Amino acid sequence: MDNPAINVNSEIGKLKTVLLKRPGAEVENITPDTMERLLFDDIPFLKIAQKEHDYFAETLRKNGVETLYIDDLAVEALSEDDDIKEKFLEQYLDEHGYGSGTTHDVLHEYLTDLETKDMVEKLYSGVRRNEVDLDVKHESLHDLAGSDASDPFLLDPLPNAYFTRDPQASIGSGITINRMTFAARRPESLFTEFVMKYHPRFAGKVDIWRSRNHTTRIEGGDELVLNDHVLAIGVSQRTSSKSVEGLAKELFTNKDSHFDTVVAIEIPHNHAMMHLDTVFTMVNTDQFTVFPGIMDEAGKMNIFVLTPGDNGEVRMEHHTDLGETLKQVLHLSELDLILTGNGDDIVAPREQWNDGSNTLTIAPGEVVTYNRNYVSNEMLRKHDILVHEVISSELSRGRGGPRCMSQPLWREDL
Ligand SMILES: NC(=O)NCCC[C@H](N)C(=O)O
Repeated sequence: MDNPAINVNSEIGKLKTVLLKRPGAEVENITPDTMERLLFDDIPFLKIAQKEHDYFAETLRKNGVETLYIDDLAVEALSEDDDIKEKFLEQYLDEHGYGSGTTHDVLHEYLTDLETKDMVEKLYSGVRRNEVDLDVKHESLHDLAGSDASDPFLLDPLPNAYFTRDPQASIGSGITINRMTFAARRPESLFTEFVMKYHPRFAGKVDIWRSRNHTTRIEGGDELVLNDHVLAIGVSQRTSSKSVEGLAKELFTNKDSHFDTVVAIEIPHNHAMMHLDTVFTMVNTDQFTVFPGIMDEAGKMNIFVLTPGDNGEVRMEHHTDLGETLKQVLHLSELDLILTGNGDDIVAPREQWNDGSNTLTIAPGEVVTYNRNYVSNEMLRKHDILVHEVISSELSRGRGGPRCMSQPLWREDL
């Protein structure tokens, strides 16, 4: 691709541009009844969460990173043309089961009457049943019941949107726009799709390795770019082996891709470690953070190294040792695996729960982490990593850290 808008050939090259979402009213639309479905374990105090997020964004800017906000980009993309806004809204409603009928008409009218900025904000924060006038003639049972008449929301809030890592993933000069696992997050990647397709900064300047029109699931927290040839992808609660294989095939055969190795790493399928980046991140050319709980007692795990085979097929090799596999695919003689919470039986799971392994690397050997994970941070420093700590009481309640909250769009090549 000539003149690409995205350039991410590693996890560690100097970060130049990143995509964020400041937590908004959507976070205040979580209730104890909806918490689990909305993938939260608690309800963050929004005002403090916003302060913390602003501090995070400021830390990045102070270190020379351009911060873009997905909701601003979406407003700009949808404002390019009335037809684009209309197409987006129709698709958004259709994906929520309101393809036609009274509820569709009422929501459509309510949302199109808003300024584009307000409409985008409203879609993130959710639309309550009692906000719109549904007291009109109903045409079908679905109109009457909606998705569930006891649900106060016609359109659910998107409180996970501040974890911009997951709806898409930058890889080389392109991106995967992800079909996400749970309904609570699926609409998030529709914003990405429209930004990539219609925003002048991105339109025609991004390779789409995989669109969101799939039945198999994948999320960006599982997609790590180890170097300009090698990816690590988690096989996890959120990313299926089929998606990994499909993406590997695409990257191995697409002429614009220079990736020829995918390391598929199987991790436990649970909420504490829903993505690979909650248990494993790259912090330097030969240094990684790792949560020991992903390995069995003998230190082994299930790893498959995928490389191009014959006739567009994928060759697969089974490995069980993470360190040895990384050395082999990255051509390293030594490797430094830094254990979350120093590998302690209590500290490691506690700090992993609060994303102690979820470092955002902003340059080789330089990371942003949550201040609450002080044991893991100390370990990083002992291993000569420069650590910028950010405040983290409320943001961490969403079960994601600095890597989860950021989608790099440009990194300097190494
Ligand atoms: N990459 C990440 O690990 N993102 C964290 C996502 C947390 C969010 N509450 C979720 O369950 O999807």
